[in-house]
Amino acid sequence: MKKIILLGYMGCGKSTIAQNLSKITNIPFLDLDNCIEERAKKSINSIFEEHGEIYFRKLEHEMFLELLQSSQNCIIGLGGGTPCYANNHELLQSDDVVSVYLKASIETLYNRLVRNKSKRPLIANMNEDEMKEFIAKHLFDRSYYYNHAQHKVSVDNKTVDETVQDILNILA
Ligand SMILES: Nc1ncnc2c1ncn2[C@@H]1O[C@H](COP(=O)(O)OP(=O)(O)O)[C@@H](O)[C@H]1O
Ligand SMILES: O=C(O)C1=C[C@@H](OP(=O)(O)O)[C@@H](O)[C@H](O)C1
Ligand SMILES: [Mg+2]
Repeated sequence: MKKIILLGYMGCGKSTIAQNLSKITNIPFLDLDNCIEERAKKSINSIFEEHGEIYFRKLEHEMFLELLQSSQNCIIGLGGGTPCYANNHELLQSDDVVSVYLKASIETLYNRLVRNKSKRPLIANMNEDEMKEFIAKHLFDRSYYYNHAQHKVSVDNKTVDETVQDILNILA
């Protein structure tokens, strides 16, 4: 069976959807950020604060490769930036994975992230206006990488269950 990879911008629901998809399919779920935190024995915030983003991207790339190389069947929820560094986007197209881009509008992302930014160092210190502008520009820059996914699911105005069902349809 192929590994299932969920990708997309911060707040699109990778971690939430991967967890729910795992419950329904009984395929184990691994969140790349959680794996990095366990390995580093530090939170994502502390890694950024103490070592900087470049160091985080190195850990992220190494951990992504490690998860892909393991023989375990799994659903992997990436971090929002994972496909955008170290040529990780090329790995989204390999034959032994099914990669799914959870595509959300700027508005959906903003509405979710505005309530939920403290654990996301890239936006934690922004005010609401700064955040909206940042998301719009950043999403535009990152879309090139996200579009390397094999499949795309729109998540706007969908419940968790509806998005999970869309992914099950892709896997069927
Ligand atoms: N329909 C939905 N699908 C996914 N997440 C949703 C939905 N509605 C609200 N949320 C909330 O949006 C946030 C998504 O965060 P998360 O799953 O951590 O995303 P990511 O891992 O992509 O950054 C969570 O707080 C989740 O509860
Ligand atoms: O978009 C990004 O560059 C990041 C997204 C985060 O993951 P989520 O997308 O799960 O929030 C986490 O990996 C880190 O804060 C950097
Ligand atoms: Mg996440």
